[in-house]
Amino acid sequence: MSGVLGKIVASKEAEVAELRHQPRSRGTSGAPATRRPIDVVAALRRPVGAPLRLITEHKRRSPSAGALSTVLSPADRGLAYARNGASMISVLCDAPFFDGSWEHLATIRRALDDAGLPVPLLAKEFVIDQVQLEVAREKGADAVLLIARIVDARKLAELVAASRAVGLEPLVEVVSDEELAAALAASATVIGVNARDLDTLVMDVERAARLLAAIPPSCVAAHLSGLKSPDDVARVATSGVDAALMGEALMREDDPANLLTAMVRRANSPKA
Ligand SMILES: O=P(O)(O)OC[C@@H](O)[C@@H](O)c1c[nH]c2ccccc12
Repeated sequence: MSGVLGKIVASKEAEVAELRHQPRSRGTSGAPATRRPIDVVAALRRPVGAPLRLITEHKRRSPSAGALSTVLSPADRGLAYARNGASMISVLCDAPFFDGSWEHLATIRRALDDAGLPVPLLAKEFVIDQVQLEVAREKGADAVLLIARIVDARKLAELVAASRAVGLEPLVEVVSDEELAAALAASATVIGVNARDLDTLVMDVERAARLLAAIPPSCVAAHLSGLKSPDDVARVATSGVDAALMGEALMREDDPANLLTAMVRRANSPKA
C-alpha cells in the first residue's frame, strides 16, 4: 500500500483511536440499537433469469474523480435511488478522502424508513477495527464493506465474524486470487470484485471479469467500479454476476433518476 490507500489507512488508525473513546449510543436497556437489519443476501442474490441487482452509491468526491454532485441532499438522493430501482445503497462514510460521513448513512436510513422503502444500506468505510462495525450498525447500516487489501487474512476472518455478530452482512472487496481465497476462507457470502485497484486507481476490467467468474455460485458476486452507461450495465448483466455497483456516473448527475432508470431497463433486458 504505497499510494492513496496507505494514506487512507493511516488516517483510519487515528480515527479508530478516537471512536474507541466516544460513548456508543445504546438503548435505555443498555442493549445496542435494535433495528432489525434488512436481509442483504436476499436483496442481492440473482436467481437464474432474473435481472442484475443494482447497487447505487452516495459519494460526494473520490480520489480518482474529484468533486461530484452535491445538489441533492443525502436523504433526497437516497430516496431517488430507492424509488428508481436500487437493490442496495452504498454510502461513503470516510470524510477525509471521499467527503462522506456516518451522518449521511443515518439520514439516508431515516429518510428510507420514513418513506417505507425497505432498501438495505452498505456502510462504505475502510474498516480496520470492530469499533467501526458498531458505529455502522448504530447509524443504520445493513451491510458493511470489508476491503481484503487493507487487513491480513486472519483479521479479515475476525472482521467477517464480528460484522455478523453485530447484525451486519459483510461485503468483502477483492482484487486478486489471493484476496478471493482469503474472502472464501473467512466464509464471506457476499464478494465484490473491484475493477479499480484502490492503491494505484488503475482500472482492469479483464482481471475483474476473470475473478468474478471464479466466485463459487453459493456466494453473491458483485462487480464494483467503472460502470458508466446503461450499455456497461447490460454487459455485466450478460456475464451472469448477481449485482453491480455504480458510483461516479450516478454522482455526476444532479438528478440521477433518468440514468438509473435507463440502467435498470438494461439490467432487465440486456439484449434490448
Ligand atoms: O465510482 P465508480 O467507478 O462507479 O465505483 C464505485 C465503487 O466501486 C467505488 O466507490 C469503491 C470501490 N471500493 C471502494 C472502497 C472504498 C471507497 C470507494 C470504493
